[in-house]
Amino acid sequence: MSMSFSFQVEATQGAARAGRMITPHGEVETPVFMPVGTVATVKGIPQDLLEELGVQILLNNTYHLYLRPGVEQIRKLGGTHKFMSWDRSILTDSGGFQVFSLSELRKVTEEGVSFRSHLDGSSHLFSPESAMASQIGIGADIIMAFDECTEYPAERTRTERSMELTLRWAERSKNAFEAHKHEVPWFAERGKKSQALFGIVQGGMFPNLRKESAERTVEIGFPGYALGGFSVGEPREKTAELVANTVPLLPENKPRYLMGVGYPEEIVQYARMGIDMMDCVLPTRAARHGLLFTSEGRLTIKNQRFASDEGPLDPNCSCKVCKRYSRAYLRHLYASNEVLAQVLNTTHNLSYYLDTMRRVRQAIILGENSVSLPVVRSPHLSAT
Ligand SMILES: Nc1cc(N)c2c(=O)[nH][nH]c(=O)c2c1
Repeated sequence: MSMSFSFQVEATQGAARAGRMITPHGEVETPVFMPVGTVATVKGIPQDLLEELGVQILLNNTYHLYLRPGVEQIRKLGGTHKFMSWDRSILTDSGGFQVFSLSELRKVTEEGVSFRSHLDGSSHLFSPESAMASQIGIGADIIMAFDECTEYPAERTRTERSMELTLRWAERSKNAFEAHKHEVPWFAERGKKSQALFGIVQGGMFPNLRKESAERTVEIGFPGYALGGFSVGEPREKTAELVANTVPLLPENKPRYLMGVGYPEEIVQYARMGIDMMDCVLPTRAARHGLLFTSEGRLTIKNQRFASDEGPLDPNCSCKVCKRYSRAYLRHLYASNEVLAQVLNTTHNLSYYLDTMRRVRQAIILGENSVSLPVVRSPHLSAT
């Protein structure tokens, strides 16, 4: 089987790295921000516009696709790349995290997590084995081990039990993946390449548990490592401290993926700490609620002060929204609850995140500090 997945560090700047992943569906320059395409769509943005924005990899949620249209349906249609007509890279999470955030009546046992669908109340069980079968059938390029995202706050004993469960599930995930990885729908047409399975580090808010989880997950051995259990309500300072202490415990030659992060200034901060991949619903979800990220800070477009503002959303942004439409028009669309408001706001926010990450990569490669980047500040200081 030819090389399915590779990662190369191309330049470093302190702890920060510029790198390149190669997946069965193409190359991904890192650090990279991955837009969330929950049900095989980045809400409101068609695939050709995502390509135009420079999206190299996007995320699909296994929980949602498992419930609708179903894994078998996607498999029969050739996998999620063919299904959503996206020929670049895709990453799926394992589904466990969404069970906790979306479904009722869930129960965790050694076997896995039983739950009722938020759509029709039907009963289901997710396990490491079923999560691998689902992600193989869906056919993303990078898939995630089945883990338990420890809730916040959690006592040390509870956190340790949860960490141990995630480690046992990581072993089971890897065994199931190795046994079935050739069943991915595009195996033959992509040169018998298979997916990459990433492990997930847990350990809650306890530095020594984070260290133990990182070391034992690396011992199991994966082509990439995610840091889970963050963006669960913990203070952002705590996140930063734990990420900074955990990253050095992960292999330098493998990608590090921080799940569910973050604000523009945070993706800069974590890329500088040596994180290579991040995903977050924030840019797309905030856009739909009229919260826009600009080089001058955050902006709530429905604010009355924009009603007669003929200027661009962001004078320093080169996206097609900022080049063509005024703040007054964008405010009017949002106030009128027009679909176009969702599309234009999302286009800009995604463009801002992707451009920010491109600038970070450029700064790492060129060694320049002249690249203007969002500064790390309290997320509650906004320019609205
Ligand atoms: N913020 C987070 C987002 C996520 N999709 C996940 C996940 O999929 N698994 N485990 C996690 O800990 C986790 C945290």
